[in-house]
This record gives sequence, structure tokens and C-alpha cells, in this order.
Amino acid sequence: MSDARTQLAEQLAEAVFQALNDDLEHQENALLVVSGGSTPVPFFKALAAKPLPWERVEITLADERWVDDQSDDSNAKLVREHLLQGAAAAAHFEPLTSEAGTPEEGVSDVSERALSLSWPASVVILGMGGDGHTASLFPDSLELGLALATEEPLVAVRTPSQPQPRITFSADRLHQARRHILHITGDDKRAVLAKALSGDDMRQLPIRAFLSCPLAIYWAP
Ligand SMILES: O=C1O[C@H](COP(=O)(O)O)[C@@H](O)[C@H](O)[C@H]1O
Repeated sequence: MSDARTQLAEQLAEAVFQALNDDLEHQENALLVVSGGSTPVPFFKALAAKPLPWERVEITLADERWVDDQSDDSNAKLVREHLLQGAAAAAHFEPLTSEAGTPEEGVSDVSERALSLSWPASVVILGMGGDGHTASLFPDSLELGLALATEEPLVAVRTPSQPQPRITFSADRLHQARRHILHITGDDKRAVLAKALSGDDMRQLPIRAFLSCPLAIYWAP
């Protein structure tokens, strides 16, 4: 891990710590929506070390692969192993999977649980892939149009470029937050973001659905 990425993770953890603390001054619980993938691991570790009243913090994911929660592909496993550690284990974590065999069968149960969280979220932290996807809003998702337009909280998605079916919060639900942050690293993602900023077709680069939020960008080489 480069020094710049470690520093970025620390700065992001401090900003999220401040945001949750600020909101917890005037509400009982505060919701943090995090992304999976490889980028957030140092941020998760840095945030877990912060002195928050963790039992009042709710955490969920922007999206999930429909896999067993012990699978290395599970974003929930990533959160459990790197964020819900030490004092942060007291946070209420709401995963996005269920016992159902497919996301289409499970989406209504997961939605019911997700709707019981403290919306609007204090912070939604988005990641971005090299194809401009964010959460599981992929350019080639068969349900991309639905996920961009629906007022339902969650959508089951099938994506030809991805090995597993997934579930994702809809763009509408991810918009329901006090603060939006994009956490990305590397020159390739900087170039994708620059391309996204120079156009407006969300189906080509779904991250564009969040470029008018406003969106705080945390980037390091
Ligand atoms: O598939 C996913 O990828 C993106 C980006 O992941 P990264 O490994 O390039 O950081 C992530 O934001 C999303 O939550 C995840 O499901």
C-alpha cells in the first residue's frame, strides 16, 4: 500500500468519523453506507479505530454479490473482517443477502430490512470500477435502466460481464444521504472519472448518476 493511499484512507476515515459524530449529536442512530471491492480495506481499518459510539452506528453496503457470506467474493465478509473489529464490532451491520437462492427471490426481504435503517444516510461512500460502474450499477447490467429510475430501494441485477448475480441499492436510494463520497485510487480511475465528468450518459458510465450530488472525491495515485 502506497503512503498516499494510506494517507487518503486516514483522511477519509477522519471525515466519516466527524460526519457520524455530528449527526449523532441530534439523532439516536446514524447510517453509513459503504462499498465493497479492494479499495476500501485501509479505510475500513482506519475507521474501525475511531472512538465512535459504535452501538448507535448502522452500517450497510451499497451493493453485494449474491454469494455465501463466507465467500471471498462477499462484500459483507470484507466489512466483517476489516471494519467490524474491536469497538466497531458493536455497530449494527445490515447485510444485503438472505437465505433465498437468488437475488430476485430475496430482494423483498432484504428491502424490508434495509428500509428499517436510519435513512437518510449520514454518508454514502461509493467506489467505482474501470468501466464506470458504481455500487452494482454496471453499464451492461440488464436492469441498469430500472436501477437508475426506480424508487424501490434495492434491485436484483444480472450482468453479463460479472460472474455472480448481484443486488444493489437503486440510484434513488443511494441519493438519500446527507453526504456523498467517491473513494478511488490510481491513474486509470482518475481517467475514467475525467471521462465521466465530460459527458452525461449514465448508461455509458453509471457513476454519472452521482456527479451532481454534490460528491466529495477522495483520490490518490
Ligand atoms: O464490484 C465492485 O466493485 C466496485 C469497485 O471495486 P474496486 O475493487 O475497484 O475498489 C465497488 O465499489 C463495488 O461495491 C463492488 O461490489
